[in-house]
Amino acid sequence: MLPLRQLACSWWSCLLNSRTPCVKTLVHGDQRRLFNTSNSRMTIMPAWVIDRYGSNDVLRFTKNAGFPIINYPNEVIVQVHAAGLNPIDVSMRGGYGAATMAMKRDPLNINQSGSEFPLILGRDMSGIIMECGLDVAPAYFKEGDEVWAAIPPWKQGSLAEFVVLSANEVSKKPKCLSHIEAAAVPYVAATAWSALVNTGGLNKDNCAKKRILILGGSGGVGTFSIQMLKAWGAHVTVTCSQNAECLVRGLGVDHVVDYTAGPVEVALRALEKFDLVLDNVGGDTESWALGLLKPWCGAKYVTLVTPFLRNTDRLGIADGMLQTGVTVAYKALKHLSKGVHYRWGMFAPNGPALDDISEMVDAGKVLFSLSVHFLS
Ligand SMILES: NC(=O)C1=CN([C@@H]2O[C@H](COP(=O)(O)OP(=O)(O)OC[C@H]3O[C@@H](n4cnc5c(N)ncnc54)[C@H](OP(=O)(O)O)[C@@H]3O)[C@@H](O)[C@H]2O)C=CC1
Repeated sequence: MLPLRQLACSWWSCLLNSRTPCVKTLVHGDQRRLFNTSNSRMTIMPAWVIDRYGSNDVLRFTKNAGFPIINYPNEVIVQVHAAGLNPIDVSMRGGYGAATMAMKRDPLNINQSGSEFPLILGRDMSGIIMECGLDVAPAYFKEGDEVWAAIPPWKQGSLAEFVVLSANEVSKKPKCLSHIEAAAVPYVAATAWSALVNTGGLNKDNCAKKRILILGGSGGVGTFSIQMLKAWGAHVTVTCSQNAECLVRGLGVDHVVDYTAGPVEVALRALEKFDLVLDNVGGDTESWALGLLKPWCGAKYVTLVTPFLRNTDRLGIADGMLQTGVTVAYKALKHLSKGVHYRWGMFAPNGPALDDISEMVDAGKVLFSLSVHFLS
């Protein structure tokens, strides 16, 4: 059971024929009749937006958010049926990552600061494709397909009636999940995939008998990672609080260490060494976790808790990236000299990875439970 700590919410039905559009040239045949092509009418939709960074009181519901537009022929517009929230949404509401996201949205810095507002949060989405750009082959996606996606944090999010995404960020939703269930998964799944597969070099063919340690195994990323690794045949050890032991054991974990019971590093040092450590906790873990790896065997420490976005927020893009580069290079070299690899893991949008995950879900290899909160 996967207690993905996200909020899933259902959305209102759409009234497409009240929208307008410069999308006329990019929509396929019949789709054109769904859109009002008169430029004299505003293109609006309901959404939760923020107009400045701050606490919860900056959230504002509006029926007049800008309707998303297909700007590139490989994009699709999706009608959101359910959206999920992650800890990063709460951080972004307070301005976390604003400098880097601004650069991703506007690399040439043409717009003034603050041009990201009104900003729509929400990284997880499950919904139905309403419109495809001209380069989106019907073999991949067509109108009416049920899809899920993790929305990159530099794009407008899913707390809205519609969202525009690149087709390679979108994937067909698992058939066995409802939209609400599906909206709890993509961001943590894509993050786990990025950390374990892209950064950690693991895959379904090389995991058998590998010893993996997950620090912070009971959260969203941790519980998804456990199930992926167990499906691929790895031996998985996790740290979590005693309360969560039952949960992670139910997901198939081989060994559990309760971090509330005493110095966790002492208990972990008594175990056989690991091929990979995934760190979802951060803090002082770096000072001891790399010592748990098998030296000179290509073993890797991958941490998801990095100072990258905080550096750019604090120092600006140029100095922040320089500081980040120096920090990661120094740590990588320092640990390489001891025979282990030090890496930073980052969320990356990845439709093809979600395709594989969708298959695992439909095959019953990944299970879910979630609490659902409806927003009126
Ligand atoms: N770099 C990137 O792109 C991304 C980074 N992240 C980061 O990854 C981390 C995990 O994210 P996510 O799974 O969504 O977060 P969650 O809040 O869902 O889970 C965090 C878990 O950590 C556990 N925990 C807290 N302290 C400790 C500790 N000292 N030792 C062991 N476990 C501990 C808690 O478990 P318990 O209840 O058992 O105490 C909790 O379940 C976060 O730090 C997040 O910021 C996430 C996404 C993308």
